[in-house]
Amino acid sequence: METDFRLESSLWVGNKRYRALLTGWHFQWTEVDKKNRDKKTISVPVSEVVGVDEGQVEILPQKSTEDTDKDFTVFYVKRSSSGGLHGLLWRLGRIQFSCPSRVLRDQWTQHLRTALKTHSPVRPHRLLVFINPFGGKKKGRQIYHSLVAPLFELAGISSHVIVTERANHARDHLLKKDLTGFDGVVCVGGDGMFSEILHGLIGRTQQEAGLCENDPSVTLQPCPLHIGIIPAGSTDCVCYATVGVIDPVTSALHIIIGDSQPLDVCSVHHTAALVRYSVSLLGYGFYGDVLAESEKHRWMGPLRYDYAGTMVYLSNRSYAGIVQYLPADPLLSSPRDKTRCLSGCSVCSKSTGRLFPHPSDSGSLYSSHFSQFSNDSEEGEWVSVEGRFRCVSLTCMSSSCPKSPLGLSPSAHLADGTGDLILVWDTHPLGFLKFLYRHTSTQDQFDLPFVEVHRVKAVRFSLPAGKEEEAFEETGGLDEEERRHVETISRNGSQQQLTERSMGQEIANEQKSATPFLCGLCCSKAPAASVWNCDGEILPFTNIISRIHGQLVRLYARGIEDGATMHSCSEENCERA
Ligand SMILES: CCCCCCCCCCCCC/C=C/[C@@H](O)[C@H](COP(=O)(O)O)NC(=O)CCCCCCCCCCCCCCC
Ligand SMILES: Nc1ncnc2c1ncn2[C@@H]1O[C@H](COP(=O)(O)OP(=O)(O)O)[C@@H](O)[C@H]1O
Ligand SMILES: [Ca+2]
Repeated sequence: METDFRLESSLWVGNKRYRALLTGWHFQWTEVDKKNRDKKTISVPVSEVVGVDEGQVEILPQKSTEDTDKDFTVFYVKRSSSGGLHGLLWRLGRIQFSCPSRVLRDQWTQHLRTALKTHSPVRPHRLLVFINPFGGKKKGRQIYHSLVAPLFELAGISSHVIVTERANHARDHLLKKDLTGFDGVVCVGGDGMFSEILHGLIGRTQQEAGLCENDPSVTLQPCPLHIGIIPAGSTDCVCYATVGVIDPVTSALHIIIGDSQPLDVCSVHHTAALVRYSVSLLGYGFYGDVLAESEKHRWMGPLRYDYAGTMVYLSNRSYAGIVQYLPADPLLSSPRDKTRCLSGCSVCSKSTGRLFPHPSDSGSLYSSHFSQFSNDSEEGEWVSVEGRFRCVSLTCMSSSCPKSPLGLSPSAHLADGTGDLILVWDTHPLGFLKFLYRHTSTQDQFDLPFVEVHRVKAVRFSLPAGKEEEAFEETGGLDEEERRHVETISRNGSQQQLTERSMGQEIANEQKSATPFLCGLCCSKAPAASVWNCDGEILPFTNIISRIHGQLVRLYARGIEDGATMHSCSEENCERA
């Protein structure tokens, strides 16, 4: 779409003259020297202009009382390298121009504001913000009030802030309360907080659409509200994998400019009832045991995972299981193709058409006829493997985090409608350590003889025949009430989820006793089953079925901007750190 906007004039910044130009999709300013020669140009896409204000605007009060009625200030996104393997840090850039006249000043501010409205139709006006005061290092409130709220205010976003008082407070609010008027929901916390928002919004959307979440073959309705994440947790994997850095200011700026990143979500079911949703890690064996062990040491904060990881590694466990999976189309992409899903990823954009095939004639972008899960011949053949595994992991995205900058599956895609299934067969302790260690570098963790990775649409896991009873006995099993609950749900297809139990501390306590720490070293009998880690929550079931729902939610993000190849980073508005 071409636009009619074009405004060009001389402007001053201090005593330097600039030629400023607003054309099409960009606002740029070039310093002009005394001989009228161009010096450096800074060019900002209109979509990355945060705001425009008359006069001199300071975030902090300033002493200057100069006459500024011919001035205007532009706030914009400025990039700097994060210095690591990953994305770019965003900062608020600010430039104050002086015009020769007030008329020209008004022309500039009006044109810039109109351009903003035209080019950024999805910017949020009103946000619902949930702060977990106990996430990560317990700095959620401080991070929001000191770094994020001032930026929202500057951008004219009004926010309704709720500091959570208990686990599931945010989820229950989203399931039950009036959400009219909100453009998006922001969580200040970690992956557990994000998961609450995810469950609340997906559940609410299906309720309103009259869809049953329990049936894995049902095509779910994508959520209309965007989700923003201000990282303040322990792993912050969803933030890291969708933005590329863990930085509250960068995330706030992505929210403000209304960036939109679709995200695949995996639903986990047990005997025809929904158990939970997952986006980052659905892991059995090592990652399940690490989570169960780490829950006992919450007081350690984010360090609990390193401690638990070491303990579980030393316990040297493997578990028997049957894994069945439905492979994705191998012609579209592969988990070993060495590509990375970056901002503007073509694999993901091509998937949109496949996932939502008839946007125009159905009247909604979201009513899809995608039915990969049904039992027709299109779905392909299930593959089944059985044996002993160190771990079985399913991830809908790379799941990169500061511990593992390229993630569990470095070539996974955020929004292609598939997940990567990683099978680590039983192996000697040093082999497994090598596998784990490769997550910390660019070495290929799949290039090991005991590791397999498959791009999949769905996965089933079950304990081998005869093992199941034994395992449930050891893990506390299902009590009578729980069994009845599951049966009721499968009979009447009720909307009720099996999440209450899985989210409760209760279950974690129960599983603790079952989780086999140091057994390999000191005990004679090792338990037959591990537990599932579902984005940091322990699931109360071992036999599960899970399915990937392509692009079920949207985040205020744009995927990882690769510092090395980003065009805009070679320009002057990039400050290399
Ligand atoms: C030897 C070094 C090994 C490093 C291995 C790093 C693998 C990291 C993969 C991380 C995937 C993360 C997926 C995200 C999961 C989160 O949803 C979820 C919840 O996060 P929240 O508490 O912020 O809400 N987080 C988790 O479940 C944490 C999983 C963390 C696993 C860390 C394992 C550390 C292992 C250290 C092993 C050390 C062995 C040393 C032997 C001498
Ligand atoms: N006010 C609260 N009190 C106790 N738990 C809470 C509260 N608010 C949220 N939670 C729960 O805390 C858990 C961990 O939160 P999260 O923000 O992910 O931090 P971390 O990354 O450190 O685990 C989440 O599962 C969430 O449900
Ligand atoms: Ca995916």
